Amino acid sequence: MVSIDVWNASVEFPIFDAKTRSLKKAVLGKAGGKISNDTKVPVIEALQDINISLRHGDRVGLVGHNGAGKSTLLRLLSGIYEPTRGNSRVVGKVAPVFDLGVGMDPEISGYENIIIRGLFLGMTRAQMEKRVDDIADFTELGNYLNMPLRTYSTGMRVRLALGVVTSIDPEILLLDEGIGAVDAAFLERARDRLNDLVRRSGLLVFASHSDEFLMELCNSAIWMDQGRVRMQGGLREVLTAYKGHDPFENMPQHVLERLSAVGGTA
Ligand SMILES: Nc1ncnc2c1ncn2[C@@H]1O[C@H](COP(=O)(O)OP(=O)(O)OP(=O)(O)O)[C@@H](O)[C@H]1O
Repeated sequence: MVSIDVWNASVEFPIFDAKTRSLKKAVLGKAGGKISNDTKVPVIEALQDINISLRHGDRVGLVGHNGAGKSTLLRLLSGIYEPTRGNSRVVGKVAPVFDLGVGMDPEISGYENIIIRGLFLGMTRAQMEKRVDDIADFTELGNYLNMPLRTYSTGMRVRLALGVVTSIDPEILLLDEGIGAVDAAFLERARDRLNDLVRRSGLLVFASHSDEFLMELCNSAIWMDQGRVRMQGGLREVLTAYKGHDPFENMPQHVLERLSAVGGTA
């Protein structure tokens, strides 16, 4: 059974080349984690005393302003960062989807990149070979799949990457906002695949600034504020506290209908 447990974990970044203050007036910072100047070298306290316990079936949205610590938390959960203090334990095969382009090689073909990217996300070569035709259909890239990736436009790369990502079977899926930044029309086509992907995964943690996306994919949320967990609970309740108003209030009717159809929290 998959699980994520984090006990009193902190992640800090010492900054060795920080410049001394040159602004005429001290600017009150709202975005970003706390910067501690107690030591000789300034330290960015990206995560402070995080306690989280997630289990199979949890679909958690991470919300919070810029620099609140969402991406750092995802990196901690994926094992990219070790906690500077405290502990974390993740049981299950993790697929980190932070940057759609990571793990792609510009010199090899689209087909080859499909396999390589799948391996990077924890699939086997045999599994990817079974799925390659389906992914190829979805991308609509035709003969371009035989060409090196460097000949692709940005949008073509995104199609390929999204095709692969939505074909995998992760136990724990860690998604960062970036995926919401792709071309809207294509995302519309990818929506069903993305929903299926989330349904197949045992546990989802998704950092996003998009209410609509969060409501579609998540059933609970964690509000990060200056590196700390400010609130944890049902998605609607947390979003309402974070935004200061109920995000469903102004949601157009067609969106509400779609959200209830996909089993979102509407
Ligand atoms: N590699 C790094 N080196 C130094 N500081 C970092 C590093 N990565 C993140 N930080 C700092 O950690 C804090 C949290 O950043 P993080 O990227 O986790 O925020 P976020 O909530 O994902 O923000 P956004 O919504 O803008 O993506 C910020 O203060 C940021 O400056």
